[in-house]
Parts: sequence; structure tokens; C-alpha cells
Amino acid sequence: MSSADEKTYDVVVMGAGSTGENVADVVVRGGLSAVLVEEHLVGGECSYYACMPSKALLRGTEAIEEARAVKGAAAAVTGEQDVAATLERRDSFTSHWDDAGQVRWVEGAGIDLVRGTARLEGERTVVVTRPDGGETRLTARHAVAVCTGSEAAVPPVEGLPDVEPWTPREATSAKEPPRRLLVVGGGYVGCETSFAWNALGSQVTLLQQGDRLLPGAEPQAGDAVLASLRDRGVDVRLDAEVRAARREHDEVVLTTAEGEVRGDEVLVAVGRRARTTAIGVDSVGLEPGEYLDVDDTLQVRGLPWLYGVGDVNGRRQLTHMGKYQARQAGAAIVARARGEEVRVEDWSPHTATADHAATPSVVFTDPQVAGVGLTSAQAEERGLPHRVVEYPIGSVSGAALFADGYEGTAVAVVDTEREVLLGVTFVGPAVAELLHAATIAVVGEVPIARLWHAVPAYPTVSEIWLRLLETWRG
Ligand SMILES: Cc1cc2nc3c(=O)[nH]c(=O)nc-3n(C[C@H](O)[C@H](O)[C@H](O)COP(=O)(O)OP(=O)(O)OC[C@H]3O[C@@H](n4cnc5c(N)ncnc54)[C@H](O)[C@@H]3O)c2cc1C
Ligand SMILES: NC(=O)c1ccc[n+]([C@@H]2O[C@H](COP(=O)([O-])OP(=O)(O)OC[C@H]3O[C@@H](n4cnc5c(N)ncnc54)[C@H](O)[C@@H]3O)[C@@H](O)[C@H]2O)c1
Repeated sequence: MSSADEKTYDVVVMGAGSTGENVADVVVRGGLSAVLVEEHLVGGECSYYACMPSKALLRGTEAIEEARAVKGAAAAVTGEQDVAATLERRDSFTSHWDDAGQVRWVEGAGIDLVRGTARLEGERTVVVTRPDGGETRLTARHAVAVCTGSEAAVPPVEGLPDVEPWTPREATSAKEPPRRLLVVGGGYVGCETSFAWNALGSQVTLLQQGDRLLPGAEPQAGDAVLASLRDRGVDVRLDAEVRAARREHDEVVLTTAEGEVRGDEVLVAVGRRARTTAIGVDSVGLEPGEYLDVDDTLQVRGLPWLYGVGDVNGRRQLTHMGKYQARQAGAAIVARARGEEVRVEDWSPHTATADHAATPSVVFTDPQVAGVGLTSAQAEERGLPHRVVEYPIGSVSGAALFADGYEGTAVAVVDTEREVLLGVTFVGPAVAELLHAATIAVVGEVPIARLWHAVPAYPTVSEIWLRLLETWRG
């Protein structure tokens, strides 16, 4: 290795997904030098295989259904969705899987970029195998941030790897709807993908292991999404355990306790696993394949120079939470580099407290599921004194105006001792934009008594807030 292939930076970031980009940006803004290493596309899963393409596949259907739900406007919807145009729009949102725009952003932000596969080689050292086969050795003065993300988990089902199942990558980048799509897993990806491809013409069968879809959400969410999927002709099978898989000619055949189910493609969407298998974590005493165990400043426990940020730590696998962690970790790295105090208490500029207490997320199905903070089950598990308040969103004027026959539910979990919100979930059409008000109330621990002064404008769907307060008061 020539000396030209060795460089020292204040911070070395492994993985240029949305998380890695933000760690690098924050530390450079803090006056440190940083290099990003990326083996595939700068921007990561979210831009090319996850959030953006999946939402682009869903948005056309949502827009049509919003118009169809308003008498008068519905008459203007006279045709079917143009599937080819929807796929073209999806392709434009992924920049046709070309990362030139993001590379320009990296350069403009004063961050260096090295293309290739990074691995740790002992303390503060990252070796990159470049596409030309050569190696670049990067040394970090202050910190290495591992932001290598996660990949689809594949359950140990006999024959499954041999049928070459789709991962979310294929499901979000497919060039045309498969005629028959089998989906294993009824979480975020399984539900959104079933909605998307069903509306674009595929016959979808969704196999969920447990007795509910979206098992991590309030039960009202899974129930509503189940009813809606079935209404649209998706064959949803609960308590369906896939025991074996095989291909017969062009068909995929899955065996469950109830018999066989056949399709042209099968998507496996049963969760994620850490991308730490081949990144040299064993060279610093960690177990390959495990999520990185970090504290609230995202510092790996026992290795003060190493940070694990975003999907790779398994705390919250959402783009906005990875970027939030990046801001907090970046601030902690800069503070430590300057010899300043790093504050480890909750809600400090250096801790990712919202990971535990106030993570917002939206499932972009119809109905949408938008939730933040604790569900009633989580409040129960944590032994917190609480009461659950529920109200049908369709009963507020704004919702009735928004869509004829609007159906939805709001669920608030209230801490009965402190009289603050622990969590809120909205299930219904277009509820995503209601979520941030709830996030502010949960993060700010706004007392219920003060929430009465946050008056929702009439007639908006936000009037649900007033109805929840009235229900709480009784
Ligand atoms: C289908 C789907 C839809 C989703 N939709 C949403 C959504 O709507 N909203 C939301 O908030 N979240 C969504 N998510 C989750 C979101 O995609 C992730 O939380 C987010 O992409 C994580 O970002 P990250 O930067 O931590 O990891 P990644 O985006 O995975 O980035 C990691 C990067 O590291 C690179 N890398 C890995 N190993 C190496 C190595 N050894 N050397 C160099 N580079 C390496 C990878 O190539 C990649 O670019 C979705 C996920 C899926 C699967
Ligand atoms: N809109 C969004 O924000 C969005 C969209 C997609 C993904 N994501 C993120 O990506 C993560 C991964 O999504 P995901 O859907 O793969 O995981 P998930 O954890 O959301 O859901 C996995 C589902 O698979 C089921 N399951 C597990 N093993 C199974 C088996 N052997 N057979 C059948 N079902 C099985 C589980 O019960 C669960 O319902 C999400 O947790 C979320 O953090 C977010």
C-alpha cells in the first residue's frame, strides 16, 4: 500500500446512507474533517430501495382514493391509474438509481467520499477495498461512526433461499407488477407492499405469522388495515407459518399448515438484521452479525472512539430516527473532540432520548397508521399508571368534510399520575400530517391542562384533539 492510500481524518464514517451523510455533515459543521465510505449508492436504502420508491408506488392510489371519497369530485375520476406512469414517477424519485445528485451534495458539504467496502482493522482504523481492487487505509483521530444499516432478514424456512425470494429491494424497484405476489410478513413492509402492488394490478396473498397485522402498533391499527386489505381483494392469512418453499417451473410454492399457496414471486418481509457481518467488528472484540450495543450518545459500549448510528444499532429502524441519532451522535463527537462536556441526561443536545420515549412513525397504507410514543401495551409493560382514551375520527367535522364516510380512530395513552401524553396513535385516511402535533405534545410532556389552550382550528381533522380531551375529562 503506497502512502497515497493512507489518510487521516477527524472522523471516518462507514456507510453513506441517510444516517452516515448526516453524521458527516454535523461533524464537518462542527469544524472537524470527515470522510464517508460507501460501497453502493450514496443515500442508502431510503432513497433507492425503501422510503422514497415505496411511497411513490403508493401515492397515486392514495390521490385517486381521496378524490373518490368526495361526492362531486369522485365524478372526475373516470379512468384507472396509469401504472406505467406511476412506475416512471417512482423511477424519477430514485433518480433512476443514480447517486450523482447526492455525491454533489457530499462534495458541497465539504465531506470527502471514498467508494468501496469498508472494514474495521483495529482501533480507529478503517480499510477500504476499492472497486479497482486496491486498498485505502483511513485513520480516525477522534471517531469512527458505523452507519452500515440493515438488510432483510430471511427466516430459516426449508428451501426459501433457493426460490430467490424478493427482498424489499426487489419489491420497491420491480419494473412491472408481478401477476401473483406472495408476501411473508405483515409488518410495515408487508402491509405497504401488499397495498401498493394490489392497487397496481397484482393478485396478492399476505401470510402473517401472528394473529394480527402490524403487531407493534395499537390493535385498532392492525384491525383496520386487515379489513381494508381484505376489502380490496388481498388474501390475508393470519397465523400462517410458512414451513417450506420451492419453485415449480415459474411458480413459487409455499407450504403452510393449511396447505400450499402459489405465486409468481415471493417477498420476504419479516424484519431486518444488522449489516455487521463482514465489517471487521471482530477486530475490536465485537460479535459479527449483532446489532451494535450503544449508549444514548450512540457510543458503542466499551469502545469510546466507536459509534453505531442508524439501523445498525437496532434501536429504531426509521430514516428520520437515524438522522436524529446522527445529529445527537455528531454533536457528542464534536463536543468530545473539543474537550467539552458531553451531557448524558435525557433530552440533552447529545442524547437520543426520543428513541425510547417519542419515536414517530407512519405506515402509508389506507387507512394510514400514524403513531408516536408508547402504545397502551408498552405503557402496561413499563408498569406506568395510564388510561387509554379513544375517539372515532370520522365524528369530527373536518374529517367528515375531508372524505364522505371517513372512518378512523384516535387512541391516546395518558399518564394518570403526571397527566401528560405517553403516546398517541391515529388510524385513518391522511392522518400522517396529524402526527407532528402529537410528537410535540409527547416530547414536550405538555400537561393535559395546558393542551386545552391548544385550540384546533375549525373545521380541521385536528379537532380530534379537542374530542380526545373531552373524552379524557368525561
Ligand atoms: C421497503 C422499506 C420502506 C421503508 N420506508 C420507510 C419510510 O417510509 N420512512 C422511514 O422513516 N423509514 C423507512 N424505512 C426504513 C429506512 O429505510 C431505514 O431506517 C434507513 O434507510 C436506515 O438508514 P441508514 O443510513 O441507517 O442505513 P442504510 O440506508 O442501509 O445505509 C447504509 C449504507 O451503508 C452502506 N454500506 C454497508 N456496508 C458497507 C461497507 N462495509 N462499506 C461501505 N459501505 C457500506 C450501504 O451500501 C448503505 O448505503 C423503510 C425500509 C424499507 C425496507
Ligand atoms: N413507513 C415506514 O416508516 C416504514 C416502511 C417500511 C419499513 N420500515 C422500517 O423497516 C423495518 C422493517 O420492516 P419489516 O416489515 O420487514 O419488519 P416489521 O418488524 O415491521 O414486520 C415484520 C413482520 O413479520 C412477521 N413475521 C416474522 N417472522 C415471520 C415469519 N416467519 N412468517 C410470517 N411472518 C413473520 C412479524 O410478526 C411482523 O408482523 C420496520 O420495522 C420499520 O422500522 C418503515
